[in-house]
Amino acid sequence: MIEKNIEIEQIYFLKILNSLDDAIYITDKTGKTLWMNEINKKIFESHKSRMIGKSVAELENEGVFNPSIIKKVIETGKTITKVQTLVNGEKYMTTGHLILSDDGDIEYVVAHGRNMNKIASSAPQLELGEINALLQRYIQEFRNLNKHNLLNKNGTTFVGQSQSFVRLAEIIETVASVDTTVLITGETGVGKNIVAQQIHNLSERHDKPFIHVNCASIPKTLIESELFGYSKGAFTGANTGGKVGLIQLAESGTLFLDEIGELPLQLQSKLLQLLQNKTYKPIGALQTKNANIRIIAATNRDLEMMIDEGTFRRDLFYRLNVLPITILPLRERKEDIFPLLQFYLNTFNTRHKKNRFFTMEAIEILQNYTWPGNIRELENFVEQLVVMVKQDEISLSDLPERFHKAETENKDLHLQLQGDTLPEILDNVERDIIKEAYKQHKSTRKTAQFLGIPQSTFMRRLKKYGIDTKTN
Ligand SMILES: Nc1ncnc2c1ncn2[C@@H]1O[C@H](COP(=O)(O)OP(=O)(O)OP(=O)(O)O)[C@@H](O)[C@H]1O
Repeated sequence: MIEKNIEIEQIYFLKILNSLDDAIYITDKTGKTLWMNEINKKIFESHKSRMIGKSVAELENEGVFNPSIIKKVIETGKTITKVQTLVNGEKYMTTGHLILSDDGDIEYVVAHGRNMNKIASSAPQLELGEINALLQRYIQEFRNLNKHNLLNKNGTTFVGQSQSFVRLAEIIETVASVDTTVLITGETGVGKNIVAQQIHNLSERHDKPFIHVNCASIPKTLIESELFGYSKGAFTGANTGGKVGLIQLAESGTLFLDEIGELPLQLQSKLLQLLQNKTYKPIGALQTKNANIRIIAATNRDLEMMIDEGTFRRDLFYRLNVLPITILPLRERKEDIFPLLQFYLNTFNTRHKKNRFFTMEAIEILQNYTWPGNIRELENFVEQLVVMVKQDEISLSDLPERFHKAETENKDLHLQLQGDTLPEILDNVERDIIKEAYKQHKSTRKTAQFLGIPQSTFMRRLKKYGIDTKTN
């Protein structure tokens, strides 16, 4: 309950930050832009898509701020308040603060700006102390939000900001603290691997092995010996010294059984025994072995359907499904698309020594795309763009046909869905078609011809829908 409240408060606070008229801008200790609130996104409309990850010094050189208060705070190590002219020509009274960690190291730098026109006109001015208290509050919330952009041991970052992503991060923390079997489900590319790794990293077993077994990539004839190992001379052709199985390699750590739905039926009973008794028998061995491992399984298959079809054991499913985690596809958590695009753009810009950025129109289309291959598709696609596009700006024309097609389909659907009754919906569609066609052909005769209707009918329609040919 307490956790739930904290979660709700975080989301609620993010909304408050985003609804403020004051501009809040947060960088790391080197001045690299980490976050800005919605008002900043409006101020920096045509620049915002490439600001995250960029240093304030570079942005100052480009004239986005004049001067950068954060840069001055970093240089002097002091809180600074100054009037700043932003790229939209407006003046802001901006205060920059260093935010220190518990150890006294610089953790973040935050700038809080208030539009000078607003100070002069209405709002009572906040005292510096009040602004300070407010900023401390902002940064605490920012820490909470940022906690979910966790860095894995293997160097990959876990990015997202949607409500369901924040909930997933909380679930991972809770699940990591107990030593129970976990079943992760979700479409391909949603992040099942990275979640399994994260659970291990945050668990008490974090300094013990994490063994990833992809049940689909090991030939069915070999999977038993790979998993369970075999004893000396177990079968002809086998290594005479025997073979240590992956279960033994995972001892004291975590065994991650990816694509568990592909595990052959006869091995499913052996796995069930392992889960129930924490024991197993290598091939050809006379004695059972004990296993101290945590099992995390993952699948993109519908295991309950497989149970009905007789290809997956019901008892094994119940044993695995003690702590189920479902990861939503990207199209159902669209708020994660923007931070993921930014994250991978920065990653591949650095890797390939490029300086690419997206136009707002391109970002809009990418946010509305359905991403059937989820984050893996997004990651690969951004790398492809960074490498293949010739100029720094990645615009609509650089996106392949499938993105434009999806956008048109979205629009079409949108058109059809305006109105409550069928006649209303049809009228709306007709009105939009007539308006659009007239915009293109610019004469009533040509438009009527294009639509295949008499000019008199076209004129009646214009009248019916109140379309003014002078303004359209
Ligand atoms: N939240 C995230 N932030 C950043 N990158 C992510 C995130 N989730 C997944 N990825 C990246 O997306 C790619 C696919 O993730 P992952 O392999 O974990 O997906 P999966 O669901 O296990 O896929 P499959 O079912 O095909 O095995 C990886 O490169 C991973 O690093």
